[in-house]
Amino acid sequence: MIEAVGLTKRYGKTLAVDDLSFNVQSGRVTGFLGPNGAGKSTTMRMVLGLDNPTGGSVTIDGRRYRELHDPLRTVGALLDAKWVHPNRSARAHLRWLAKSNKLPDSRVDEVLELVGLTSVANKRAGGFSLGMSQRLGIAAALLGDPQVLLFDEPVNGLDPEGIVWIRKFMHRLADEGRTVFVSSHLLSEMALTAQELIVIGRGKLIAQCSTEEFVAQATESTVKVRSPQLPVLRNALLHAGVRISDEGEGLVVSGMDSAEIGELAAQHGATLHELSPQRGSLEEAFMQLTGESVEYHTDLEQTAVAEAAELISTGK
Ligand SMILES: Nc1ncnc2c1ncn2[C@@H]1O[C@H](COP(=O)(O)OP(=O)(O)OP(=O)(O)O)[C@@H](O)[C@H]1O
Repeated sequence: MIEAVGLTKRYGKTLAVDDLSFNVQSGRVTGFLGPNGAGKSTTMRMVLGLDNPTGGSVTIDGRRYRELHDPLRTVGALLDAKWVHPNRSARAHLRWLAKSNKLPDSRVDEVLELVGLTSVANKRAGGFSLGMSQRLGIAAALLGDPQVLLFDEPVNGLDPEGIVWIRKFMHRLADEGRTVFVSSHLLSEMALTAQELIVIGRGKLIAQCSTEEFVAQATESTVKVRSPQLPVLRNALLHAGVRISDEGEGLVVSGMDSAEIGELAAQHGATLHELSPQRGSLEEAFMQLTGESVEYHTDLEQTAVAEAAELISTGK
């Protein structure tokens, strides 16, 4: 388990991480979500002892990183996939890492197999595609067979096949009972990958809950209704004090669930042609909660969010 208590990091005038408290449980993929510049990488660096907190603390299984006897056997991390000597082969890179951390050489071939790089193990890592480099980075993180794994933006720049591979691999690691903490600003990806979310904006905690709860809490659920006796139904709903808006040939109702609307329609003799609950998307929830904490808004970001929402709603 990873636990942060009042974690704070200041760089000069910038408060990159601001009194952040959260915990990351084992056996689940926990997404660390926030807009660019929210403080995700800084937080991960502090978990790994690469940066010192200005205040508060973060521990892995109750110990600060520097107090761990055998760090690589406790926690593995992928922060920068291109952190490899370009002229070294994948196998040589992992051997060097294993040797310098007193890990058995036999583990190198095991992790190469796990990430599917056995056939290119003797090729120069400098010639690897981004997807292959990510796999090599994950192999390095797994060398010590740690229970806790951190991945900083692992799918950035990957093609769809690479993205799906990483997503499945994370699920597998969590199913093995490991703690998997993965940062991303890609909302649609987190909706598909993470079971739990820790959402931050401008260094502050915005939410920690399951992905489902996050969407349910942050977005208002509505019900779409269509009826040949729409005026009757509209009056009955208005009388009941709920909010309604017109949409196409029907109404969108907030503040009443579908069962109650069905009962009300029956009481007033209105036939229903549609009664469908509308679920909010992670994008809507994210924009609603982090809207004010995004450092810079651009039209391009808005377009990206709309595209991501489309991806989720079509389930692609
Ligand atoms: N070494 C540093 N010196 C000064 N400021 C820094 C440093 N590292 C990060 N920052 C600032 O701290 C804030 C948080 O940055 P961080 O990289 O942790 O965010 P992030 O959520 O990982 O963003 P991204 O998704 O863009 O990587 C930003 O305003 C950033 O400019």
